[in-house]
Amino acid sequence: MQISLLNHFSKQVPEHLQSLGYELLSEDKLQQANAIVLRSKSLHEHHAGKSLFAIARAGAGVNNIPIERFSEQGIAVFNAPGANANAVAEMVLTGILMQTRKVAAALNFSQQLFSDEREDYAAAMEKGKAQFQGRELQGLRLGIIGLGAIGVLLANKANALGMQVLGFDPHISVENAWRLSAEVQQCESLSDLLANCDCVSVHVPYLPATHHLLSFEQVAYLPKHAFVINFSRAEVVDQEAITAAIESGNLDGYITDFPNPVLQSHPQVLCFPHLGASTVEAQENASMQVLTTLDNFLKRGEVKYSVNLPVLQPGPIPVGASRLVIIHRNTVGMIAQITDCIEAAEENILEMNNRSRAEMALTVIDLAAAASASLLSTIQAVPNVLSARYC
Ligand SMILES: NC(=O)c1ccc[n+]([C@@H]2O[C@H](COP(=O)([O-])OP(=O)(O)OC[C@H]3O[C@@H](n4cnc5c(N)ncnc54)[C@H](O)[C@@H]3O)[C@@H](O)[C@H]2O)c1
Ligand SMILES: O=C(O)[C@H](O)COP(=O)(O)O
Repeated sequence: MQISLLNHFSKQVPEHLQSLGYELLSEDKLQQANAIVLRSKSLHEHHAGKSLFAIARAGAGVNNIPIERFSEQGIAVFNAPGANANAVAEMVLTGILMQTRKVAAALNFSQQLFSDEREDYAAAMEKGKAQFQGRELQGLRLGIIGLGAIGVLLANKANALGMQVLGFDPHISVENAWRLSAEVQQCESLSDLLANCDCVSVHVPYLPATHHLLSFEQVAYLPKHAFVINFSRAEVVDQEAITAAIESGNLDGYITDFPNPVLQSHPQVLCFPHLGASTVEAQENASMQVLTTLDNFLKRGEVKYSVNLPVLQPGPIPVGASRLVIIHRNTVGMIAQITDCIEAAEENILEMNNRSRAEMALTVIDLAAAASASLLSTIQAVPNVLSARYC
């Protein structure tokens, strides 16, 4: 099997793939790949080759992947949920401290004092430091929108630092609700959270429903001294609403992991170059998690951590058997049509597993006989079969 690696990965990633028996393809041979492993590179302009079975995102956000279009081609899409959450939570706390203690401006001031080669720098420093008087985290009210992998970690860390934490997530999972500190105050609505915090951090995925979640209307609920932190995605926050509120004195600042020329040049905006997940630990977690997920899918048809297919964990392939992995639409009569093909080929089914998720379904069948190219092409031709392969 051939895999294309996009984006920067540590050298352990290609080594690990090769140790699992995969051949690595250079980016110019992307069309021949059976799987793509990537970080943030956009695949929106990419047209998948016929041999592409899977896309594995070594990270959380999958808005760089056209999931619907690839689903129509029967391509499995995976991510690494939670694998980089700690790195992001720590970076958000860094941003909050930078804002409350005016770190960036203070460092600039200090650098300026010495680059001017002033002899009275000590006196100038003591006089000038008054402008950088900050606020402490203790008692500061942090609102968190989205209590998923990152939001929960951030809430618990902020609570441990003495911050007052408020959370809003109408779809919080039971698992995350269990992990969340009991000290975190639950808000019934977004406006309730915004009106009652000194800073707000967004941790939702970018979806049509979260486009400009922080809009002009929502930003207006924030107190004038508040600041907004966005390590989610640029489009979750309406940049114009933010800059207008800052310029009219209705917001104190914006910290973002998604800079652009306007934000970068704004004196009350702190820009990070999409650094949230860029730690050694997060990259190792995310890449190793997603490589295991991908290997299990390619070699055994197992599906876990997919964003478009149902969870399905068939056992090992029986000795001497062959395994078919069929991705199809979740519609009436599919199993019958597939088993009719198998019956016509006079093959015996040892085991069959079928699961569905919304419009997609996955059927994994163990056959007593070895792989047959003619049976495979008959199944591929069944209407509503999106892809079929042997493991
Ligand atoms: N800056 C970075 O480097 C970096 C790194 C990792 C993730 N991210 C971004 O952060 C996002 C969240 O990551 P995660 O790992 O916490 O994901 P997650 O799926 O674990 O959590 C997302 C949470 O958002 C909640 N949510 C969805 N819509 C909501 C809404 N309208 N209001 C309130 N809550 C809502 C969900 O219920 C879920 O609990 C990712 O999708 C990605 O875009 C950025
Ligand atoms: O969604 C994510 O996981 C982050 O945005 C990290 O992206 P990166 O792997 O390109 O740093």
